[in-house]
Amino acid sequence: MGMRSPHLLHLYSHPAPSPSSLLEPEGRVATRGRPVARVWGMQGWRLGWCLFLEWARREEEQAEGDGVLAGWPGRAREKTAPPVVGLGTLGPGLQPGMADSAETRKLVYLVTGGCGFLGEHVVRMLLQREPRLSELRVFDLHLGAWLEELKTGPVQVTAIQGDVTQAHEVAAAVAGAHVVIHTAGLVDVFGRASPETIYEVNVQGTKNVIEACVQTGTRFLVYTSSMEVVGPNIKRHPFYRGNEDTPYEAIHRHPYPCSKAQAERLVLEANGREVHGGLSLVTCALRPTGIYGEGHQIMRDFYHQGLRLGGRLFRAIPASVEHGRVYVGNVAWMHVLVAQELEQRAALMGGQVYYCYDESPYKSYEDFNMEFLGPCGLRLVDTRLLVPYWLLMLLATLNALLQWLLRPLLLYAPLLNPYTLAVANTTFTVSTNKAQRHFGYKPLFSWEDSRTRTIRWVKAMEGSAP
Ligand SMILES: NC(=O)C1=CN([C@@H]2O[C@H](COP(=O)(O)OP(=O)(O)OC[C@H]3O[C@@H](n4cnc5c(N)ncnc54)[C@H](O)[C@@H]3O)[C@@H](O)[C@H]2O)C=CC1
Ligand SMILES: C[C@H](CCCC(C)(C)O)[C@H]1CC[C@H]2[C@@H]3[C@H](O)CC4=CC(=O)CC[C@]4(C)[C@H]3CC[C@]12C
Repeated sequence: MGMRSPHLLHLYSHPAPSPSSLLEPEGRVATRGRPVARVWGMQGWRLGWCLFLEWARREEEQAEGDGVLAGWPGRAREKTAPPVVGLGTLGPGLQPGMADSAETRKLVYLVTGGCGFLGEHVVRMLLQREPRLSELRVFDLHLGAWLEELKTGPVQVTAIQGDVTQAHEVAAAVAGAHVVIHTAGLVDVFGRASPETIYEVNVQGTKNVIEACVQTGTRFLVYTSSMEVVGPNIKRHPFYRGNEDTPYEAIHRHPYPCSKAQAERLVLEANGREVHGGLSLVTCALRPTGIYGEGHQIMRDFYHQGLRLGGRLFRAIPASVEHGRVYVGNVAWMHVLVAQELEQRAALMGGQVYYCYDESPYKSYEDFNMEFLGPCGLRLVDTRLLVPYWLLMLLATLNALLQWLLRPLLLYAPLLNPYTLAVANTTFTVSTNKAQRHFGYKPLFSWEDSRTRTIRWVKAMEGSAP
């Protein structure tokens, strides 16, 4: 899921790249078992860039047409997107219409997992929507080459190659940051990694982030949790249009949901802890449902599988099973908004969980994917009568057995296993307005926008059907 697509790059608008001579190494972070991590950044050029950006923004306002969805939501698109609510959305000291200036830029953000599917969107969203940002630290085990293009703007973008399981690396990255958005995680429900590794990254990694905040005096921590911490549970109870207060028996066996649940608990329990300097830590956790959008690896896998099968995909899940989905841009936007609002609304938001939601329709996992893959030339062939659930479960169990038998020789990790089949086959959808009530969240991207953007990304993929 961590693979990046080159096609994601040109979906976003960015300032023109600067000569590479501008990119000067600024520091180093030690990493275990790997070459010394490079920390790159860029100082200076800020004022000039602020003026240029303001000029460019006005040009864009005048020039932007309606039909082109070239970058993040531009001003013209915002006419269709709901206005952003919330008192602190632009942050204290920065009023709408006020020119971007170096004085207003004073916050340091750290995004762990900033080169992942969601992380990249959070990073780009912060650069677009957090005018108080002075430095953005992007921390990841694998740094994306796309980061280079971000280093030419007014915000200092510092890429840190590091491992969340290494407490000293995390502490070095957190030191001096005002806000940490912790998205890094091992998203594995296919048996690629061992349960130990999943716990190490998701639980120990999160512990390290919390301890680093406490030791270095960072006060605001936003954690990317998951709907999986709630369900579907092992009994496959449906969760139909539930909210944060809906009772549900959250019992899991699989290491991924178990690790996310433990990590979420740690984050919430850490709310109110005293950090270095005497102030208290304010934490909160966001629970996205299944995320989709530009860069989604599983969507890419399904698309290529469909192309290999002559433009067909075969239905394995009844259309009546609803699966919650949310557009990655809206998930990123919610993270940014929470980070911006945590200080002002610490008493209300601290220690809280919020489902990530938007206007994406409730559908089965496969029918939802067809919203994007259909316009790209694939069709879903109904096979429910041919392949009953018991047969799928048998195949899934066989896959699990094969995975275990072959493990000493090779990694066999197909999409179908008993866990993924159960998740895909159990209704789990959320319907809530808690995020709107607590911090004024409204989806930045309408369903139409989310769909158009995702389709355009699929179409731009290599090997696309004509
Ligand atoms: N993809 C989805 O549908 C959902 C994802 N989530 C959560 O969102 C977060 C991001 O997930 P995705 O972007 O989908 O996954 P991803 O795999 O694309 O991104 C995770 C990033 O974390 C980095 N990472 C992994 N281990 C690391 C380590 N030891 N140290 C530093 N960085 C490390 C990876 O290199 C990767 O860039 C995760 O915490 C996941 O649990 C939650 C709900 C749904
Ligand atoms: C891979 C599954 C679909 C294939 C089913 C098959 C083989 C029968 O066709 C995916 C169905 C549901 C997905 C999960 C869900 O969206 C919730 C998730 C939340 C997360 O935090 C991480 C990812 C995931 C577990 C996601 C993973 C893929 C599915 C199981």
